[in-house]
Amino acid sequence: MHYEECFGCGELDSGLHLKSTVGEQAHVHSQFTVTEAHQGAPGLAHGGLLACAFDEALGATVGNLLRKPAVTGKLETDFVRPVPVGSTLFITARLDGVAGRKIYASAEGHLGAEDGPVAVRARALFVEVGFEHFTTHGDPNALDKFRRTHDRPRGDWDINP
Ligand SMILES: CCCCCCCC/C=C\CCCCCCCC(=O)SCCNC(=O)CCNC(=O)[C@H](O)C(C)(C)COP(=O)(O)OP(=O)(O)OC[C@H]1O[C@@H](n2cnc3c(N)ncnc32)[C@H](O)[C@@H]1OP(=O)(O)O
Repeated sequence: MHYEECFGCGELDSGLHLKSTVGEQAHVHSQFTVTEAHQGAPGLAHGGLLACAFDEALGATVGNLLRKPAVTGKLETDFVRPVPVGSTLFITARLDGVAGRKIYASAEGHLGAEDGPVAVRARALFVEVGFEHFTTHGDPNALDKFRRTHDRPRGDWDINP
């Protein structure tokens, strides 16, 4: 988890509660269980929420493997199979390349098991940013709270400059 109030990985009741772990060959594994709160059609996941889960899983891949702050510039998804309420998507993500500030990552979501059928594929471009991205555009009160609860710099992202 990178931020308690993150909709993707944080502790909010309404959030997706995605958990990510770094595995072998620098693959990052995340799981997303679809609940009734995530429906688009009766009994089926909303595509936008699936895209959100992939944004988070890919962001966690960039954050955990590169230890640099970056934001999503572009996110592309292929929905290849419906994802029913009650099912879990097993997402495997990887870094595909870095070119200057641009970071490319991709992932597949397998239905029901790590080796289940692929239901969603996603690719994203993240752009590395400085902490001023958050101080300039974010909410100062939320940033203060974040600073208080994360008082040590991690990697080269010094959150208390
Ligand atoms: C050490 C610490 C870390 C530890 C962490 C541990 C664990 C961490 C775990 C987890 C991490 C987080 C997980 C979060 C997951 C969710 C992430 C989100 O949802 S982020 C919110 C949504 N995204 C935005 O709000 C961005 C809004 N956009 C912007 O702010 C700007 O547009 C930005 C920063 C993306 C780019 O703006 P510019 O002015 O800085 O840079 P320019 O020059 O425009 O772009 C740089 C390069 O990128 C290309 N680029 C930018 N956007 C592009 C696009 N949409 N398509 C193609 N290329 C694009 C450009 O063409 C340029 O390429 P050329 O260098 O010229 O080759």
